[in-house]
Amino acid sequence: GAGSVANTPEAGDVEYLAPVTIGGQTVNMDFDSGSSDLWVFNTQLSLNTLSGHMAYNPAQSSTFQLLPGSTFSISYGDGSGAAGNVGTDTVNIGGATVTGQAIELATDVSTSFVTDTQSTGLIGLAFSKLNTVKPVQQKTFFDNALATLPEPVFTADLRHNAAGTYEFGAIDSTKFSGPLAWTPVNTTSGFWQFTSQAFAVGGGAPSTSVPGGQAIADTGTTLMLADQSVVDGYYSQVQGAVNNATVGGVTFPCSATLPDLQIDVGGTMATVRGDDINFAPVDQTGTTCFGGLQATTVQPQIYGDIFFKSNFVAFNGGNNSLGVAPH
Ligand SMILES: CCOC(=O)c1ccc(CN)cc1
Repeated sequence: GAGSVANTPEAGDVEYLAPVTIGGQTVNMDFDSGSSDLWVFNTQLSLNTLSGHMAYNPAQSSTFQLLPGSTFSISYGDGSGAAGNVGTDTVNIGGATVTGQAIELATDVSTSFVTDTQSTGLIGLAFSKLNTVKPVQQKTFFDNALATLPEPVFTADLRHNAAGTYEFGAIDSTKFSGPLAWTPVNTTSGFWQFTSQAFAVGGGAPSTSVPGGQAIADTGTTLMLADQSVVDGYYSQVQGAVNNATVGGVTFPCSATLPDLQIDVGGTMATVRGDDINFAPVDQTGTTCFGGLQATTVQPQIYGDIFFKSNFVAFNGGNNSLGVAPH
């Protein structure tokens, strides 16, 4: 059946956590449409590493089974990572249930995960070809659930500093306005990748030549990482915007009024609200603010939580497409 859970932004909308029940144990996890491993903090980790975290205890689950000899090792774009061994268990997300789901048990996690005590790990929702388990690659929760879901979809409804929803198996049309604009997804990269070749600023004339012209929908990335041409075009319209090498990106006066960004998603222009591009002050004085739109020099572009705060997104694993609408 379908399943729906509330998600909650961590402080500063850095990431969005939602409850996942594994073998009867409910833990909060980071739903990540930009990766394909489900890994958890668990009782194999040291007490120091576990301090402050919830943890999955396989010994307490009557349905846990070890996958002997299986291991995982994953590293993310921000340099963080995790590694360990693997078993299977029953996973239930708001009622959507998979038996025999690969549960990757971290025995090593990088610092940013240790300090992020509200998160018990990640649930990857990209394509299973990116899963890192060896010797036998494993499937994502969504892949395993597809055949039993009423509709082959999951949806992301992420909000600024407010609860939202992750839903499996249904599209709740009360969560967005107007029709969903659907675009085909190129699954070759293993990401939810689509064409994004144009942008406009504050309703101005669109540019139509973004180099590479590809982007992925990634709920596990905090910001929106776009081609330099988009970043330059956007911040040229923001008084006092500078590339601030010290803090590692574009900053502007917190008093600045930020224009909306219109961005191409498979031929339809989606809007990212200017307010959401004012991400956070860089220090306690609250004078200088850090942009939610930043540059990436690698392809594809990464449309993270900044994009999702203005746009409801439906991920269709039946026909490999993305549906986008303002919310
Ligand atoms: C704040 C701690 O979170 C992470 O380090 C983190 C979360 C998600 C991903 C996957 N994009 C990578 C690192």
